[in-house]
Amino acid sequence: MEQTEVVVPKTLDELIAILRKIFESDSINVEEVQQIMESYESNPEEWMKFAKFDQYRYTRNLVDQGNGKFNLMILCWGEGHGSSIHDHTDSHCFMKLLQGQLKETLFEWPDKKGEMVQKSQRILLENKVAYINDSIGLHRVENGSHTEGAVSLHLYSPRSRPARPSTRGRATQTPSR
Ligand SMILES: N[C@@H](CS(=O)O)C(=O)O
Ligand SMILES: [Fe+2]
Repeated sequence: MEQTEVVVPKTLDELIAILRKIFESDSINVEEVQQIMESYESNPEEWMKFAKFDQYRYTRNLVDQGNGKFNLMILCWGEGHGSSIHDHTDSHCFMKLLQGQLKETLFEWPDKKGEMVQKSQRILLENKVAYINDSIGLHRVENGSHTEGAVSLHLYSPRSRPARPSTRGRATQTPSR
């Protein structure tokens, strides 16, 4: 019987190469991307150079532009940092924990009165991968820890928010939502 080949990226560079291959195709399989990102075992030595923390808010640091098909970014969440409730402007969004833990709260799209209804909440542990798109809803992400930073790897496709040329010498960062 034929076995389905399971590719396990051994390094971050290998992961990027595999992702570039997958995203050559116009339709992607969400579970496949999720599984491959999950099977990369986080190695800080490989991603440390992208991990820049800020005292006041989470940072977004560009890792790879996926041959024009996706943006891969490393987000660094200081103690207590979080995003506000946001959508993902028609993009796939995969989020893998590289270090620490993050809390993800999912919301329905606001009703006519503009009220936000919470759908669910979960804690993402190291190496786990969450997925969201606009049909699932909106979310906010928080590092609830008062003692540890958290680092996550995000893949957005299509690249709805490309890295902007730096105006203040922070070439690898793009504005956050
Ligand atoms: N989507 C957010 C991070 S998160 O809260 O998923 C961003 O790119 O800034
Ligand atoms: Fe998000």
